[in-house]
Amino acid sequence: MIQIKDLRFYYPKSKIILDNITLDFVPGNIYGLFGKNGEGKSTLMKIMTGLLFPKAGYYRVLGKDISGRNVKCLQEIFMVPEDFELPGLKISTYEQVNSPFYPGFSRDQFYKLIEEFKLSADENISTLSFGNKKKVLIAFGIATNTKLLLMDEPTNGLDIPSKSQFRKIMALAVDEGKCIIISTHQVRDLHSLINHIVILDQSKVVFDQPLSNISEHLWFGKPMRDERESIIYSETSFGGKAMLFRQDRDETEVDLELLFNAVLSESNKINNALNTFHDEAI
Ligand SMILES: Nc1ncnc2c1ncn2[C@@H]1O[C@H](COP(=O)(O)OP(=O)(O)OP(=O)(O)O)[C@@H](O)[C@H]1O
Repeated sequence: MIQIKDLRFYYPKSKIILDNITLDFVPGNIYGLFGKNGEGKSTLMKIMTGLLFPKAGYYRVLGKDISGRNVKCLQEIFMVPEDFELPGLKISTYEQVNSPFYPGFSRDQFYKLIEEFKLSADENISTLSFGNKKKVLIAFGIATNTKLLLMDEPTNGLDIPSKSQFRKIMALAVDEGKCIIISTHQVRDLHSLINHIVILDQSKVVFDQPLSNISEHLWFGKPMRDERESIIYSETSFGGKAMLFRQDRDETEVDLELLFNAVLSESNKINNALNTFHDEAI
């Protein structure tokens, strides 16, 4: 659905933001795009939606060069940005004005989501809090049913019940024909939602793995004394969390926070371990 090869990007007079980026985003998946502040996640999303153009490299979105602003292609892409302005319209008017741009838009789905988020179609968007405005945009984005849905910090501003509601809604939104990419620092909010992890660090992709490969081969928890040899990475804070080769143990839930910290400090070690397992499996 999105193929990126050797992509490079920098802003005018800036250092290189993205370098040598090679990624393949496939339909039927929810990707988690992670990285420290300023690593270029939003920039990469803007490139994928055709809002910015790379300086070098090959990239295709839905098989097309998106810099051509092809309408058929743009109507299959929706992005919920981190910061946004919405017009001072009633929610229903906003839907009527914007939905015609998206052929797959479902009014039923939109109003169901608005109801689920405890909003009313008659409310004026300008009077809503930031979190509630974000819910309008999330509901609209899901209801567009575009093949590609990008979300930059979607849970930022959502209250605690809305975050778990968001997870449920997103899990229902994905199907074999759609690709969803979510960038966030709130990794816990994506718990049990994403099935592929991409991590950017120092302008590069340092990690790109399906969750199934991670949970199959790595174990997350507190190790026993005799397991020290299997530890790939550990953190002494919060009771000593560690990541181990899984071997004969039962599967554990992937600790995204621990994995993220581990990749930033030991990316080669972790990638080598996972790739060795992956290659052996093939
Ligand atoms: N319009 C711009 N002009 C120049 N530099 C920019 C512009 N927008 C972003 N940058 C710089 O590009 C780099 C990447 O920014 P970007 O917003 O893509 O990072 P991010 O990973 O999304 O960060 P965060 O996690 O803080 O949201 C940063 O160093 C930022 O200062």
